[in-house]
Amino acid sequence: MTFPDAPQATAHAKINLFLHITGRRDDGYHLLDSLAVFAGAADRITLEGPADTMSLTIDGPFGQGLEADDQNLVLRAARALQAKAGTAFNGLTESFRLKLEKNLPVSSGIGGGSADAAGTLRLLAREWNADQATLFPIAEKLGADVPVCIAQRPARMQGIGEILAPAPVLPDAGLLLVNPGVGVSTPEVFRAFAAGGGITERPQAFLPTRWDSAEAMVADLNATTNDLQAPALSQCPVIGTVLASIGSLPECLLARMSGSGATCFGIFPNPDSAKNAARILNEQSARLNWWTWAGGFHHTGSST
Ligand SMILES: C[C@](O)(CO)[C@H](O)COP(=O)(O)OP(=O)(O)OC[C@H]1O[C@@H](n2ccc(N)nc2=O)[C@H](O)[C@@H]1O
Ligand SMILES: Nc1ncnc2c1ncn2[C@@H]1O[C@H](COP(=O)(O)OP(=O)(O)OP(=O)(O)O)[C@@H](O)[C@H]1O
Repeated sequence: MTFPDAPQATAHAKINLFLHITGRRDDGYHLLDSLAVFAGAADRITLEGPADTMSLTIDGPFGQGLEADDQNLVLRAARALQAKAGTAFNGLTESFRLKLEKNLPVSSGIGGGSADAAGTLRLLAREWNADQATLFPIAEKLGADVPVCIAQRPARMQGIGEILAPAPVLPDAGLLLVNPGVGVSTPEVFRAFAAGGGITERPQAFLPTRWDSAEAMVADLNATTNDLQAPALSQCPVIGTVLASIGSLPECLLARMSGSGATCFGIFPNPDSAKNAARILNEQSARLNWWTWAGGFHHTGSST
């Protein structure tokens, strides 16, 4: 039972519309150039309490595959901010019962865990009157995708994910997400990328200040790739089936994998055409039990 006025945060799925690997640091992390956008599909985090200690319970359609243990990114984020808050803010750092409604597939290339960590940081920063700027150093330590998930707005990600620059203003395009129900290990995909020949030298992708239509956006995206798509596909061949299924749907303008996979996305002229495509795909793949979501972007404008 969640109290109606309990503080809540929605943690939206992060989609990489393109993902170029541009280098590799001595610590093994890869340097990226990527356009990160957010979908309406989201997890939800709720604070209840105060309580004696931080605790976590998980429900929702993808909750059963996830442990509510010390490694969970929700608890790791809460404890990291509490440790900082204990010294930096006014010392007011009461603990809470954290509740996670897990609606996003796990290890699926859409930054679900990263979004949950960022949502937890936003919630507790509000409770403890911490400035959002103090969240970024903590976010970077929690994971490469966590910084971009703090604002959950379109951003051009560089560095290992901590350098955020303004993205083009997005059109009112339709987005279809499809996950085949297979978890993919992000480190494994990066290793397969390095083993498969690694970095392709190329000029930096051109991005305008705005796209006025889905067609104009896809015309620019066609000059980009997701460099992790081929390595992920070699480890998880069903990704190829998902991409072909999306690409064959009416009005699909682009089919591509997000992040390190296995979730793939389709771009459509508008949200209604994406929802129509989802209905057709759900009928076609009913026996495969794929997860799908269709709608529009969560935000079309940057915050950076
Ligand atoms: C693929 C992306 O999702 C694109 O947004 C991110 O780069 C991955 O972000 P993430 O899942 O938060 O990644 P982390 O949990 O920080 O790192 C998992 C592992 O992925 C590899 N990794 C991750 C990010 C990065 N820029 N280079 C890497 O090589 C490293 O082996 C790392 O140990
Ligand atoms: N609250 C959480 N939700 C999802 N995964 C979590 C969570 N806490 C810890 N994890 C772990 O984090 C890893 C996945 O993190 P996340 O969901 O951010 O990556 P992803 O879905 O592979 O996205 P990407 O490939 O874009 O980084 C899994 O190994 C999972 O066990």
